[in-house]
Amino acid sequence: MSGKPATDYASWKKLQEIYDAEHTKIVLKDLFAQDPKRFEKLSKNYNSTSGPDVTLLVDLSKHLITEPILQTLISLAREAKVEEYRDKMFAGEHINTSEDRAVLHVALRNFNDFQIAESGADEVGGVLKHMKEFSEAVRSGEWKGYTGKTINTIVNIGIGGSDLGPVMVTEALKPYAKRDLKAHFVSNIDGTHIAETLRECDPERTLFIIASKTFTTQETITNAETARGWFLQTAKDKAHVAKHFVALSTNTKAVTAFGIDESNMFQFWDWVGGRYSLWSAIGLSIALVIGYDNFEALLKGAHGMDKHFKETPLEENLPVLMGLIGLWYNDFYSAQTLALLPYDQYLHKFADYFQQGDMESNGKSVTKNGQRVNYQTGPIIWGASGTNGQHSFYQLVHQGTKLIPADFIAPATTHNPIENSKHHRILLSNFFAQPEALAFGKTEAEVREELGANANEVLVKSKVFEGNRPSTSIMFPLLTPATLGALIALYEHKIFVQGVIWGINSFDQMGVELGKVLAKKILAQLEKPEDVKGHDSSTTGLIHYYQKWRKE
Ligand SMILES: O=P(O)(O)OC[C@H]1O[C@@](O)(CO)[C@@H](O)[C@@H]1O
Repeated sequence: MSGKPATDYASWKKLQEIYDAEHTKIVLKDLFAQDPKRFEKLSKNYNSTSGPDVTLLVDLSKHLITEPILQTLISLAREAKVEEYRDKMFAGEHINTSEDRAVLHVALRNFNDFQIAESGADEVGGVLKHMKEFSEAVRSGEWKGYTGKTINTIVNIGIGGSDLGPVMVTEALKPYAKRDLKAHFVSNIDGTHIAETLRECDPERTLFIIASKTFTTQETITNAETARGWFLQTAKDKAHVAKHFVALSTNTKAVTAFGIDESNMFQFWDWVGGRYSLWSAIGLSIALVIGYDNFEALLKGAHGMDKHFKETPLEENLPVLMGLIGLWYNDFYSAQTLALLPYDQYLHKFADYFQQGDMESNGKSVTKNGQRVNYQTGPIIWGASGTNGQHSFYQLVHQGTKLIPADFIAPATTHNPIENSKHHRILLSNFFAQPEALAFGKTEAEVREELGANANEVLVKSKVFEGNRPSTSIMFPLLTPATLGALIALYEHKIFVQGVIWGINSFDQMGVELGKVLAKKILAQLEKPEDVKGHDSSTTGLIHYYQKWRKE
């Protein structure tokens, strides 16, 4: 992340020339007709070279790219020194320059493979051992509550990266879950979230996991205090807190001040970004739900992708290729968003997860040198599981006026082959058909032939599918912990590649601070109308409406 404006790169200028001269002539239907080997050339097979076997197929052939475009994109990555900055990351250099921190989520899943010299990196194994011992004690029933009963419910209290990763992974790996251990995730400060959750909990059998890197996040600390108060209403004695509350944090002082014993704290380090932290102690709820061995497989699957990213030439490097193609649409085709469309109900939180992962990393408008960018940076990430999205927003994706690059993701095999896999075959038929329809559409002539000679002209026009809408298709044999780990790491490194080229710091998050500060100021003014000072008429009016109509 040199901080150099991306538009200064010769390759960027070349891409702009190519786009200006050729983009109207890049037609997927023609590209496939001209080259019967297009799929063979542009679909990539990933096979892990370490840890559990993981294979992925990443089909990039339905993209609006030609060989010259791809080569120029790769030149851009080279010119932006993507490889050099990747190596700096893996080496533990402080590439998060605004916070003077390393960026080492790869160290959390390294298992002593790469040499990583950063304080704390050598403590990862110890924390994993503590997580293993603790999760096995809870799952086996060895860990008892204050009345001697086993734990049958865990409540993870955290928000953002202290919530979204555990939620997404425990949903995605539900087939591996211990079904008699209920997991709840409370994130929102809205009292409804914790109130509705506590209705499901037995204080004698519930373990609260307070997940917070800083241990200062208002929502999390407030929810944790409410949970503790609720627990003590029954347990009475504060000494019992130790058996029902653990903390995941970098802030030992704040954890012990809250009243959680240091021996019940699972530590991580400042070089773990919140949105990159599911591999750390923040993953304790994952280990509790799916078991430590499956959690370790998740880590090792990610490590396999780390090796691929670290060692593979740009031309075959999957995070690099996906990052470059995404940038081609974002910065030259003016696509504003990226749709993540997993055709697997277990991955229904995948887009939610990468809303933070991508948008909190690359939603920046100032380079590392403090220059305002004059080009687009991070895309808006959204999506839903298939086939649900087809009955919701696919109309716009197919026939709207916006270009929406989409990533389709699916397992060849389902964990639920019910009805002789009839459901899965129908699901996959849609997974295959949607990218085909997006890419190749339906011509006016085809519509006329369908509707007959006297077809209503308006109807004909309304039934045309312009096509030429690009997508990536990712497939794998089965959604296993290791496969999920590799898939998440693939997207993490894609985000890294784009941030380097845009010259931004993908690893701080200044943009989340102003709202928090203003909220704290308003919180102190909510009592009486005369307290409301220093705001515009809209904010003032809204607060007064609340003060007029609130019941509590
Ligand atoms: O884990 P914690 O420190 O409680 O932070 C929670 C989340 O809050 C942020 O918005 C930062 O304030 C995210 O970056 C982070 O994941």
